Amino acid sequence: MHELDNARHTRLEMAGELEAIRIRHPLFEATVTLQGAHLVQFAPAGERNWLWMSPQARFEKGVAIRGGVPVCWPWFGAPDRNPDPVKSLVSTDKAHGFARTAVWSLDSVEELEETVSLTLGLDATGTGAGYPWNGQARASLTLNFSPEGLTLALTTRNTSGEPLALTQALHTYLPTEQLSGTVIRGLSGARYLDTLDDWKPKQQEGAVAFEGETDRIYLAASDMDIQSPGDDVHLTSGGSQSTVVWNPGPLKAARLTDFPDDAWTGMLCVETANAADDYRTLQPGASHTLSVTLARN
Ligand SMILES: O=P(O)(O)OC[C@H]1O[C@@H](O)[C@H](O)[C@@H](O)[C@@H]1O
Repeated sequence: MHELDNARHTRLEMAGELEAIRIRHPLFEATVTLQGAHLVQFAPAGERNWLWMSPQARFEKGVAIRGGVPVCWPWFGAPDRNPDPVKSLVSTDKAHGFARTAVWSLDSVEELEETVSLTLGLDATGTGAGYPWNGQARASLTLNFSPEGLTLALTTRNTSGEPLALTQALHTYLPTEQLSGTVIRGLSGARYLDTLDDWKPKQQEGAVAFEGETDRIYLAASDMDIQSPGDDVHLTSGGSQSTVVWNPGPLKAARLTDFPDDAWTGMLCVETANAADDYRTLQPGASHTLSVTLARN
């Protein structure tokens, strides 16, 4: 029996070239593409999408979708900026791993009165599977939706006989009506690597505000409030001690794929991560779960 046979609110539909799981629950809607296990939309009834999506995002085979929540796995960022045990498994210079353009399987759908949960899986068994990576692991992403918000939980199980080193992120794009009036509260006092200033370690004083291009790896992952005019989102992470805060600013925006030149003033990324010193090593058979929950304050 197929996972969707008994579903009342959940269907498989096409989004451009991609198969997508579309949930139309009376209390909320959500859309997840099988390519990338990529959440592109979540909206409680009567609300707009909680996630920022680029108007130029492409739903094409093999192309990373600009917006939503890309799953960066089994490495985060540029391979040569990763800790040695992670870098040594990677045989490409592409950033953010291969999971965001790989086709995941739909493993389960559970519909309850007020919630819908999906689990998608990706078996990555190294060079044999055609991935530019010499590890062996299984990724499993559970997405839980309710009228109050959503939780994404990404579990990695080391299916090899060797220890496995991993960096990763749930790369959440959020909309804002006005970036200059947006702050992130909860990171005051945290150390961060400023990738735009030669990766120098710095310390956050007060709330994080945006004045242009920002690209930082905070070595902390507290509960956060992302406050912008007319909006206040609460973000809770699990299994994480690092958070990436990113906005491309005007110059990088002009270079970015599938991103309008002026769109940087209307979005920000707060990425729940295991990055830099927060990389994880899994012993054979061991698992680790990275999770993020978004809720309205
Ligand atoms: O263009 P990509 O591969 O989706 O990456 C977007 C951004 O992702 C962020 O996580 C990085 O910190 C940035 O440096 C990067 O530009």
